[in-house]
Amino acid sequence: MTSLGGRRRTSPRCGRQVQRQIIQSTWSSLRTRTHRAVRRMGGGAKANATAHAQWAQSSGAVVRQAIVDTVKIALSDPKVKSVVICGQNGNFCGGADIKEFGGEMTGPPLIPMIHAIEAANKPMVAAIEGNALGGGLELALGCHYRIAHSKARLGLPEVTLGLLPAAGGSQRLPRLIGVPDALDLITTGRIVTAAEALRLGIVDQVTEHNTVDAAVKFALSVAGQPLDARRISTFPCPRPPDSDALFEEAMRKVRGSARGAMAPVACVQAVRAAATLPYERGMEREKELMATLFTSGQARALQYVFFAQRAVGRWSMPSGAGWDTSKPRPVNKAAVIGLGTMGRGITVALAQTGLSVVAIETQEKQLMEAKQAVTSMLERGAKRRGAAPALDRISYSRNIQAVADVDLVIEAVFEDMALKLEVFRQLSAFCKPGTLLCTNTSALDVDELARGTPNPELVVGMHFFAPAHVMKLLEVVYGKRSSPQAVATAMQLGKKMGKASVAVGNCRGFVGNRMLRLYVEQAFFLLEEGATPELVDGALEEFGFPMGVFRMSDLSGLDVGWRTRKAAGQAQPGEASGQSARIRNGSRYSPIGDLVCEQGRFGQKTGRGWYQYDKPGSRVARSDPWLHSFLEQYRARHGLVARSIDRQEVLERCLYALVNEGFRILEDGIAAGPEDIDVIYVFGYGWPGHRGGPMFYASTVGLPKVLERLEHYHQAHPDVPDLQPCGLLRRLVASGSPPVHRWREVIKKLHSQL
Ligand SMILES: C[C@H](O)[C@H](C)C(=O)SCCNC(=O)CCNC(=O)[C@H](O)C(C)(C)COP(=O)([O-])OP(=O)([O-])OC[C@H]1O[C@@H](n2cnc3c(N)ncnc32)[C@H](O)[C@@H]1OP(=O)([O-])[O-]
Repeated sequence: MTSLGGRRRTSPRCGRQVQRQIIQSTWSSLRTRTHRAVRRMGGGAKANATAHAQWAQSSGAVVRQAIVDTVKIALSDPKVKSVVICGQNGNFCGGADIKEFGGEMTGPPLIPMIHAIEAANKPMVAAIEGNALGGGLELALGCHYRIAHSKARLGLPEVTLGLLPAAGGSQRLPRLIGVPDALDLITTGRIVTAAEALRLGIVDQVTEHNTVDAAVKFALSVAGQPLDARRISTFPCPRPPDSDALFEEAMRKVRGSARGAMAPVACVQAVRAAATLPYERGMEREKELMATLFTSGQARALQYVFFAQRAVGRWSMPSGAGWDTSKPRPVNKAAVIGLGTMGRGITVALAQTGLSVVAIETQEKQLMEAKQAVTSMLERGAKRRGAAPALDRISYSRNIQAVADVDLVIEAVFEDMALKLEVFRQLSAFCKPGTLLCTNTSALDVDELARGTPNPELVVGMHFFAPAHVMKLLEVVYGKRSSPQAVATAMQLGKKMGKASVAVGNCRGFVGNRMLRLYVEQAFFLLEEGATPELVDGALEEFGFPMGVFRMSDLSGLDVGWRTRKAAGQAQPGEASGQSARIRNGSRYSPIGDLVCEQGRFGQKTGRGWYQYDKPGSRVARSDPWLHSFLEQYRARHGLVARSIDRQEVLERCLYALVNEGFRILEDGIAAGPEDIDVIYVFGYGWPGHRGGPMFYASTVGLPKVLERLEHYHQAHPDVPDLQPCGLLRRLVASGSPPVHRWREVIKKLHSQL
């Protein structure tokens, strides 16, 4: 944030001057320009040019220094009557430089800088365009007035980085908009539109026109007016009736959804300080709470996830092609084939980007039902966003020839290779040349599908997660013949849909499901050895997963996995006993899940699964004595003796087996770096963000520890080859366990040597 000095304007009518300070996006990437342009350009400009160059490559600290200096200049210059603080390149400020958090913080601290602005004896007006987030909004809250452009986005997303608004935001926002709304914005990190910010009272005016001009006009109109009533820190904080109950409820809610994350809890405590303490003491409390978070592993993990999300956008393929060398094809019209649950969600996600969509379903009844479902999903989404539903963007058809003029097709028919091959054959016949053929398969071979078409280079996987219009993750799966342009197009479309899109290579289960198989397999083995679903799920939910393996399986339906195991020839009918019943392809296999399914226990949908439910479809899981005695009988039949298993072993077996497969995926070049795997697990598989993702977690536990534990468990279970530590893990440990952000280059070097 930066500004610092700036351009003066003289109002033609009254000759009064306004100092405009230019800010640009975040403290870090700010270039500041100070223009002492008082209509006389000459020397000023040259001086500015030099000053600008010097600051351009400097970090946030220098920018903060420039703000402090320029505010001092503006306030000491009698000709300046008001000051406008504005951003540049259409952005106000994205807050503190997260990159600075890892190092020594230098330069003037934020809080006194904002205090000086708030204490100013001349109106300080924030002209907000684009993003005003975190420290950027806190700076604006230090100003006496805030003018926003209608497209501006405002918020305090610090909680998503494992932090809290620590430049007075947690103390000023409740004073300005009241406790309930401040609690909502600060504990969720929710970004609001300018319209909502005006309704909440965060901004004073919203303009459709040039925000700086509007702000300068406004700043002139309030020049000389008293400002005491505009210094937010002096406002009493409105105490809602029965605020203790309100804060108890808020704390209960965030503890319920935080899954062990510290920051949301600290955010409630900080806002409570605003409601119960004088401002200065509230600021001390804010500082104390921030100190506990700032150095916590959780903050580091969430900030890693922030940058990992950006890193996966810089995708690459083993061929060396990548985001910076492959130009995406324009996609103006898309089609979705197969309007089951996934197809409907994908249609909604596409329509919400503004694209025209053709939704195709050959069965009349399914087509009508899908149309209704899609319409209500769009209406609900539009209502939440306060926008008009994009109903007119979708056309429905039973005829696959309706794809003739689309740029891209996403196939979402039933998971059956023969059916998908037939659909791809027809698409190749009816689509115009160059149309991308994308499959939403979650398990089938993308290369085999591509081989069924005349243009395999146009085939990629776009693996969505249910519900497809909600879940943020998209695995873009490239096959051996997929062109970099096809991948670039799918990645760009994913970004347009607001997805965390990750480019991965084709293999069984791609990245997410391939790793998940090991995680679930260990959970089944733990049941054989004496654990219960309650113990396994309890440990994983305490770790931070929204649901453990068995509750998740009951939700998604045990029959889904059973069908896959049957298709893979693993699940064999009947209650065979003895060793052979528990060996497949020379490795240990647990038929427990198959046997439970043979009882018709498919989870929530049948009211019985690993847990029991009041009735089919209900969601509240209760322990099921039948299941426990079934496990005892199973162990007895197979000569297994239950032993006591603790939560630590559950975590190590399930998570390290998953991590180990992650290393194999990196070794195979299916994923380019640990960030790819971590973004997949955080945005698609419920891995707690405050644990950074499986690979980041392994680096925090320490690779030597992960290796040692895997060796321990492999020794204990030699019939589980998947527990054998991966070669890449051994290499990383042997090379001194470099930090996770350096693994990508180590892996690149490794592959270049191969
Ligand atoms: C005291 C105070 O209380 C506390 C403690 C704080 O203030 S904590 C900080 C609170 N602020 C935030 O949480 C906002 C974080 N940023 C965003 O949400 C988004 O960036 C954006 C602003 C909505 C723009 O989105 P975009 O899609 O247009 O571009 P991008 O790809 O995301 O970003 C473009 C490039 O800018 C980098 N970048 C963006 N914001 C950054 C930040 N705050 N710090 C460092 N780098 C940042 C990003 O890594 C990327 O780099 P690269 O990958 O190109 O090398």
